[in-house]
Amino acid sequence: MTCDDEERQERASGRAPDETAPDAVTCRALRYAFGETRAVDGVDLSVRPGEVFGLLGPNGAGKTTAIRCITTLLPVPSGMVRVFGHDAAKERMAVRRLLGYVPQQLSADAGLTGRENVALFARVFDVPRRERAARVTQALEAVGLTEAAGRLAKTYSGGMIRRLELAQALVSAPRLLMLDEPTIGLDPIARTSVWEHINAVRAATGMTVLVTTHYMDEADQYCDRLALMHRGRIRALGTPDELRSALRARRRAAAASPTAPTSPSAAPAPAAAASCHSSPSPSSHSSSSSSPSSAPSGSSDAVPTLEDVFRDVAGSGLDEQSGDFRDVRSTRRTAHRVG
Ligand SMILES: Nc1ncnc2c1ncn2[C@@H]1O[C@H](COP(=O)(O)OP(=O)(O)OP(=O)(O)O)[C@@H](O)[C@H]1O
Repeated sequence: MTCDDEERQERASGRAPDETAPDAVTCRALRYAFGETRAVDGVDLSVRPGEVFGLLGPNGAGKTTAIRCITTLLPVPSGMVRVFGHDAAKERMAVRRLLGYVPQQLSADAGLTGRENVALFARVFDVPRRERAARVTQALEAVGLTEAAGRLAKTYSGGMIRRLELAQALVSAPRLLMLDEPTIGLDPIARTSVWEHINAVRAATGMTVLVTTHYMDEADQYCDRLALMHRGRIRALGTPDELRSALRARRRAAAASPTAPTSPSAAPAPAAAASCHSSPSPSSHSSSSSSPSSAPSGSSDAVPTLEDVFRDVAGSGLDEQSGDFRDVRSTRRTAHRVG
């Protein structure tokens, strides 16, 4: 079946998104395996409209595979994925029309100018011909590349290339922007710049952002809610503050009970994850990671970092299982090309 056939079938079936309260993204029991490797192993996830949602995890955790299922680039062999109420397995075209996607691998063409790159995406994403020029200009402006728009992309810095890819994804005015490691390989100033542009567009348009990252500090600073992923599963979910508070409470309980495990990483991951599944409110976190604490790190009174939370919920398998050679090589290749 061609995409056009599928689109016609979707229209004919009269399926409409749930108007009452569709989440931007819903995953239920999502599974995806590459042969014996269970890359995504039963993921439940809801991303609310308008929030910046971070999917965190080490190399090989399953973040990219989950993202690809949501974008419809991979099928949904088991479980359910919905984007604004549309079923990603059955309504691929409807889902794609709502999405902007910046993959981890670079997608800009070095031999084209910035403007040509964005114009190409405008054509690919079927932006109406009469609107194209204006939308390309707007997208370039939104990421601060107006002046550099006439230069070949191969003359751009790593940060400019990432912003160009952001413009490519924004030109179709997506309701959901999906970014896979958008700042990998960038220096701190370029990282901040990419995030500032994402936030500015989000504030202006109300779009939802789903981002994967390894960087805990970025997740803490820029994401409303986070899901910590490890070995294909979501191990904890909440606002950064909620995740920290839950760990602090677990540490206090452990300190108060002589039989409880004393080391956070010795705590059983499923129990820890369950206690992190609270009911967060978007945009409610404040950056308490920088809160002063006189207690020593790891004591029940210290304010935990997100990394502490991750180590707690992932358990002792984090270090030895944080990605095989293939995963690390792919990440390094991206970082090298951007940097
Ligand atoms: N095309 C593929 N063929 C075989 N195995 C794959 C393929 N893509 C991913 N995998 C495996 O699936 C698992 C999850 O990989 P995935 O790329 O989704 O993780 P990730 O969290 O996005 O990692 P990274 O941060 O390195 O991008 C890993 O064990 C990986 O080796």
